[in-house]
Amino acid sequence: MPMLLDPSRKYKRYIPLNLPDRTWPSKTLERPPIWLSTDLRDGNQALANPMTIEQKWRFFKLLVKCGFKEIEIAYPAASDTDFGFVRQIVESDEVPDDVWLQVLTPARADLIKRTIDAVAGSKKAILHMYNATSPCFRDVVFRNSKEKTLELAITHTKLVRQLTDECTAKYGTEFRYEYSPETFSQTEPEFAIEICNAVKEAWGRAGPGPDRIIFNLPATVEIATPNHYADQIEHFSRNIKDREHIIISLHPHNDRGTAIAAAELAQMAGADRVEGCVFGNGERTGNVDLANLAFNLYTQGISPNLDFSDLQSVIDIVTSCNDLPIHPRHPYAGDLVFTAFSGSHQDAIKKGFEAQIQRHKANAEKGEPQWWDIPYLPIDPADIGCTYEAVIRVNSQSGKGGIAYIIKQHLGLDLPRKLQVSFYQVIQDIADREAREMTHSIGEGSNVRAASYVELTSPADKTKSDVAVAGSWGVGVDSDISASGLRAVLSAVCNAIGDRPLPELQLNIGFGVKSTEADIADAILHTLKLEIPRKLSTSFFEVVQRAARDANYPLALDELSNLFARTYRYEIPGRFELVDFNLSSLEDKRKTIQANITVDGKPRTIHGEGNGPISAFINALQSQFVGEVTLSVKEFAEHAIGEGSDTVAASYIELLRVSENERSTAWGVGVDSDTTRVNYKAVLSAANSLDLKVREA
Ligand SMILES: CC(=O)SCCNC(=O)CCNC(=O)[C@H](O)C(C)(C)COP(=O)(O)OP(=O)(O)OC[C@H]1O[C@@H](n2cnc3c(N)ncnc32)[C@H](O)[C@@H]1OP(=O)(O)O
Ligand SMILES: CC(C)C(=O)C(=O)O
Ligand SMILES: [Mg+2]
Repeated sequence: MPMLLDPSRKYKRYIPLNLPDRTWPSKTLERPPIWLSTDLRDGNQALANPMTIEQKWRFFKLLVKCGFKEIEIAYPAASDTDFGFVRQIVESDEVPDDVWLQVLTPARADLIKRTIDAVAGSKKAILHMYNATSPCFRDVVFRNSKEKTLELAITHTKLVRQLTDECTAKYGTEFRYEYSPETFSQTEPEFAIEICNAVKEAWGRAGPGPDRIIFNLPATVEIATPNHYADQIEHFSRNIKDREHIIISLHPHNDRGTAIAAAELAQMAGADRVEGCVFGNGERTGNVDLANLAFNLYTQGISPNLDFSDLQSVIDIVTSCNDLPIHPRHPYAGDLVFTAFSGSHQDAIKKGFEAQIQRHKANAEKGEPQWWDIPYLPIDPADIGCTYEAVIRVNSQSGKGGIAYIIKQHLGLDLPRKLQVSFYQVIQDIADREAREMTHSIGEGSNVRAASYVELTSPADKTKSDVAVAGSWGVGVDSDISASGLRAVLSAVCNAIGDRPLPELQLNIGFGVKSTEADIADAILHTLKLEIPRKLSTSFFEVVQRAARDANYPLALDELSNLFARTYRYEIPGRFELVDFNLSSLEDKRKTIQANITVDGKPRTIHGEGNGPISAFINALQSQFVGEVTLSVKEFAEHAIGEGSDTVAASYIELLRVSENERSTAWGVGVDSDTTRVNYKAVLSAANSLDLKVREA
């Protein structure tokens, strides 16, 4: 990468701590930390438009609901809004007895006083005071020596002690004290320890248990690798006096993008508590993301003591309060984090789910835990309120495994491998041609709607109809995928008509391949008030048919299922339909069959004989075609769908047709409760796709 300048002459390296006997690298996280949310303070101060009181309330209630027991609710001296919000909370009955309200103040007498006035009367409050301690801040911001910095902290800690004692005496508020040597990670380690020891002495009340003082050690700006922060925390933890009288709190910012790692390693190094924001809002690149940390613990089998199980509601509230979006690839919370587009990932996930079902069954029988172990999915989406819908989405990078997964999810069909390959080609063609993901979804949750885009490709016969529609594009949106397709077609027609205003579409019905010409003519009359001439309605009918059949708009999951059904004539009536049959065994175990079928709607009885039920049926069927046609089964697979009395069978047959100069194959799919009938349905479904000329009856 070309460098504009030599960074070694501009940026100083951090000075590593000499801690060769560090112990944290061989530790693991065993329990959740004490959590403090500073969304309403550090998060809020970083917003272009700080939250309104109403937004702060909404956020506060969310934090309580998620299980936070310590919440930094404001910097009360900052503004009347912040002060007023604290007063509202204190005077409300919305604070559970076990929740501590934390408030931040600088080491300035007037602001300390105002801060304590804000929380006076609350049940439980943590008074949090900070002053920066690093050389840069001492020299540049405060123009203070080390001694003056110590004195600032000591004097104001004593003031906090005096004023909080008075407040307790007057209003009964129970106080704890938190001190932050701001810019801790850039402060000389020995000086940070010295100032904290001095603050503890000035506070005078620290002891074990509930009297513990909180030393919050911020990486105010993240300037080093996360192992360095962990070293600093281990060094502090080892050398601070009366360690058992102290809660060591972390406050990592994310300037280098490693706040999560810093927080995790520093907990391994001995920290007890973490301050941060849900989804990592905060100054510059943010505070450490508490939801991310909580989920990381959860996926290690450690309950984080925070409940983000209804993650979508949490996202909705946090984004509406911060007025900041969540990146689609944000850990755990992003829209795309459970979605696999690529074929090899989809294949592995599909196999993972199949194997897991079997494994869990066996585990359940043995009374063993049902471990989650799915390739590419570190957490079960269901645990955070997501469905598996989004896990696999299809585009041109997708493979047969992912497509088969979707068919299984939607139709319950376990496609045999060769059929997966065959259907994959169909999907690839469309995805490549459309050059976009085949999805329909717009909106979220119950508001999801389908978007359809249609280009009318069939020119109406200008000499015979009033309106030319070819080449016109239309867009349709509806909660029903079929209706959205028709809306798009109607909108395209309106665009083609041009000189008439585009009327509001109020179509409430789904149209697709099964719609009749009369239905569509009625719909046009109903929505557009156009009584289209008969010839146009015939032409338009074909356009609607083609639009539905070609899926000339993004395909959704259910569209994909529809496409499957269309391609393999699954449950779609074809030329050949089975009515009933009579199968019997001959002496040599061969089978003989008499079957009643319909050919193009007309009844016909066929007879045949073969080694088994399928070959007997095929033998009967092939006699119905003109010329020397031989049909045989090239591929065959079957399985059950459902359990107990609801079980039905699915059959997949690839039929090979050989005639004088021609060989062709087609897949057919059948589903039926009868295990013989299902195969005949599959044979006829395949025969429907072969171009066969039928003998006169
Ligand atoms: C890393 C962090 O997130 S720290 C928290 C930061 N959050 C905020 O600042 C949000 C709220 N802040 C505010 O609304 C305002 O800054 C106020 C109301 C607190 C103070 O406003 P002002 O009195 O106008 O002062 P200003 O913001 O310019 O503060 C700078 C002064 O405070 C001093 N100061 C800064 N931090 C501290 C501190 N922790 N303790 C004592 N003095 C401090 C500075 O040295 C400077 O003093 P000077 O005026 O003698 O040079
Ligand atoms: C006030 C302190 C704790 C702070 O926000 C920081 O140092 O980042
Ligand atoms: Mg901060």
